[in-house]
Amino acid sequence: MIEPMPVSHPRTVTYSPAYTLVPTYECFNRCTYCNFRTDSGKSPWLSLSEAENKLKQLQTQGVCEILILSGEVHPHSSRRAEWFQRIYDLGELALSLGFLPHTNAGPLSFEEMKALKQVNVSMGLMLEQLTPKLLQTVHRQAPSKIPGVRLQQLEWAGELQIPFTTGLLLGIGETQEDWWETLEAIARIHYTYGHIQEVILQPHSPGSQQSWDAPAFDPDQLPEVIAKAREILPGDITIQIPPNLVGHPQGGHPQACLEAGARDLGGIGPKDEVNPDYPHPTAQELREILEPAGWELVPRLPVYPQYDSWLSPNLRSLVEEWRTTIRTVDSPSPLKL
Ligand SMILES: O=c1nc2n(C[C@H](O)[C@H](O)[C@H](O)CO)c3cc(O)ccc3cc-2c(=O)[nH]1
Ligand SMILES: C[C@H]1O[C@@H](n2cnc3c(N)ncnc32)[C@H](O)[C@@H]1O
Ligand code: MET
Ligand code: SF4
Repeated sequence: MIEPMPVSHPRTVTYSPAYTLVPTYECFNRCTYCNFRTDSGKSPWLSLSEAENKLKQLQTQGVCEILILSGEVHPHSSRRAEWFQRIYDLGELALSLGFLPHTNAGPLSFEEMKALKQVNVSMGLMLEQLTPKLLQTVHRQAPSKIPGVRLQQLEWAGELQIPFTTGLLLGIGETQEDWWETLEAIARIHYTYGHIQEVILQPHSPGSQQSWDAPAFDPDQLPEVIAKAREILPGDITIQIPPNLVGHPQGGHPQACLEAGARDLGGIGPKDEVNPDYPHPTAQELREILEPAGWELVPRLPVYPQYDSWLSPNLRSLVEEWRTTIRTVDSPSPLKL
């Protein structure tokens, strides 16, 4: 039997050194798998001064991406404008302190999206799954998860030339056929607009807050989903998997996902706000697992280089500055995330 050898020219896998700001945990949806949301009025909104204090601490810690991840205020609520303004202001603040914002705040109006493009280098929204039958189950009380609403977001992001992250949530009651249909829809939209930079394959991972009592998506199934996704998706879309949710590193799960075609590990920071019961490994811990298997872990920005020309001049110059320094953020000393 031949032992696997560390190869002299390792293949590369990327991650984004990130920190997550949560404008509010309050959400008018009730996805039954959610471990993030609180009821309206139960989560004080993040103030700009609190955010500024936190961001200033992060300036010396190798963080590049600020992920602005939010619970949602209903589009027809009288508080919607104030909610949106806070999200905009947080992006503007993060930029002014030298970070690169990426916002995922659920479905937005065309005008809201257009405004956020000015203060984000990329944006995101998971399709989850397109099958309407989930509206009778996990999404019964989640109007934001109506498949047509989310597809529309992808189209608008394309029209607005916003570099975009989307993905599938796996194991919420869908069939295998449903996976391929959702992936085909992403591929179709990308063939029209060319704006999808990455697709996250996110395994449902039960946490202590969710109301739905269901098992985790079986990590042994993930490599076959990745391999098929690699066939369906255009080659310029990167497949992202969350290293804290794919099963035990000792079981070889992350490596199996990479062998199947995943090439990115997403935002890595001190806390996964969506799955707080599953801490992120540090970049250094990941390196120790991946290097012996022949994979080099390399930091990246939240916008892929092919989209730099879509950014407004002020964002573009900040991004270009980061491109010259990002390779040095986590070496020679480990990231202090
Ligand atoms: O740490 C996380 N980052 C999440 N991210 C951030 C992601 O890992 C990357 O940092 C960004 O996509 C930038 O490339 C998301 C971004 C999206 O646009 C949509 C969904 C997610 C989901 C997560 C998540 O569950 N946990
Ligand atoms: C921000 C994204 O996080 C994902 N998300 C929400 N809850 C869970 C969970 N229990 N396990 C895994 N992913 C989850 C959804 O796909 C959402 O769009
Ligand atoms: C924890 S989910 C955060 C983003 C948004 N509420 C969505 O579900 O799309
Ligand atoms: S997953 Fe997002 S939309 Fe659904 S309840 Fe949680 S915060 Fe709200």
